[in-house]
Amino acid sequence: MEKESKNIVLIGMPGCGKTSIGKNLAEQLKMNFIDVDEYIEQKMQISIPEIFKQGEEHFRKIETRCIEELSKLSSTIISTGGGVVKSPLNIEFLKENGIIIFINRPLENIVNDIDIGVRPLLADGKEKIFKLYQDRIGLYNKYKDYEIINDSSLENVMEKMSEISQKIS
Ligand SMILES: Nc1ncnc2c1ncn2[C@@H]1O[C@H](COP(=O)(O)OP(=O)(O)OP(=O)(O)O)[C@@H](O)[C@H]1O
Ligand SMILES: O=C(O)C1=C[C@@H](O)[C@@H](O)[C@H](O)C1
Ligand SMILES: [Mg+2]
Repeated sequence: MEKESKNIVLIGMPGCGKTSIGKNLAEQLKMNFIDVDEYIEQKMQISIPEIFKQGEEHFRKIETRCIEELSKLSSTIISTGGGVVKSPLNIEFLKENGIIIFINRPLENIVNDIDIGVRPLLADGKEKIFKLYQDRIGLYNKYKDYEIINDSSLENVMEKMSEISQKIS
């Protein structure tokens, strides 16, 4: 049986590359991959925009409950929602058995790619991402164990990522 390892938790702004990088890394390291937003939607049997209709606070409570459950896993790449850093309790759970990697991608690149249709917090326009970044950058920096700059090809970024994963394992 494979030895169990710590989780690798990816944090960062919406559209920063958590899923693309995380799935790639999971394949490389033969780890499992889970996306917190997808887990929430499956568990609640309702979409995230629908959950947000009852308010952000309602969503955050569900998010924290799901994070608590997922933090009990091991050998898993956990791709989080962009707002996971808003609750210190989320981070406490995630750090119990996880190393946190902050994926930092230039906002201009994010804005070019992002689909705001499925993002309640950006419903007023993509520009809101600049304000979100200002609000959150301090938290991403505070909670990260490592940081990766996603500003080149995915292939290139995966090389930087494997330098980090070698340090972790
Ligand atoms: N280095 C890169 N080069 C080219 N495209 C990229 C790169 N990084 C991310 N992308 C693209 O940006 C978009 C967002 O990436 P991805 O879905 O991986 O981000 P995310 O952080 O998981 O977003 P979400 O907030 O939706 O979970 C995707 O279309 C992805 O292909
Ligand atoms: O940045 C955020 O606060 C969010 C990001 C998404 O992944 C979802 O978790 C949700 O839409 C909230
Ligand atoms: Mg994703």
